[in-house]
Amino acid sequence: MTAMRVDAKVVMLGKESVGKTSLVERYVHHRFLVGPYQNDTAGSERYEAMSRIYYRGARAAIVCYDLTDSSSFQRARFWVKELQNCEEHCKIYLCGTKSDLVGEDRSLRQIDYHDTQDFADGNYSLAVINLLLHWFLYWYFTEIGAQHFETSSKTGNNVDELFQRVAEDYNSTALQYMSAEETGVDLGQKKDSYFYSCCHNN
Ligand SMILES: Nc1nc2c(ncn2[C@@H]2O[C@H](COP(=O)(O)OP(=O)(O)OP(=O)(O)O)[C@@H](O)[C@H]2O)c(=O)[nH]1
Repeated sequence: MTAMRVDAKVVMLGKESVGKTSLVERYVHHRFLVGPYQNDTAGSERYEAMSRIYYRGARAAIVCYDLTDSSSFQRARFWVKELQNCEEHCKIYLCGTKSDLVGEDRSLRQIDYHDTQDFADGNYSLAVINLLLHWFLYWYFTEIGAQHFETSSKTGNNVDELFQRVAEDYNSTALQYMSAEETGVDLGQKKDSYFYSCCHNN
């Protein structure tokens, strides 16, 4: 019996500058470039109609938010709702980005669901806020049935794990990441020669 190949469209969604392109760049080319990538769709909600075309038929979506920017998590929630409403078969992966920044300076973290360190520090008001946030995020992730990763494209932390999980979930050795322009990278067998285009989708 020959091996079965399963192709699936996987999209990257999230507020501008959360680090979507950097994630793909890290996974595919093992590199991190400081500074924003030049994506022609960057930073505008004008592209929302196009976004729908972008994620239509997606089997998996990596919804990114920046761990140092709480507004990006609000945006991630918007995308989750969109997907739930429009793409019921799309599996959702929530990805907190830039974990290296919060690793270097814990005070930068704005999205935190398991850090109870403030109890130990004796900062009770912060601890209560953290616990409420913890409870909310726990409920939220459970509610949407999403898998959750915290990654750093700078250090590479958890990036392979995220994409490998997506690939494994489809039990595939040749799962393709595809952009709006229908170019793709092979998540199961990453190679430097693959081309991709990452649509930012604010
Ligand atoms: N420290 C740190 N910076 C990051 C990380 N990922 C991305 N960045 C920086 O965040 C900025 C935005 O990264 P991009 O990958 O261009 O973000 P994007 O989501 O593709 O942005 P848009 O195209 O505007 O939607 C750049 O300056 C990156 O260098 C990370 O893991 N750690």
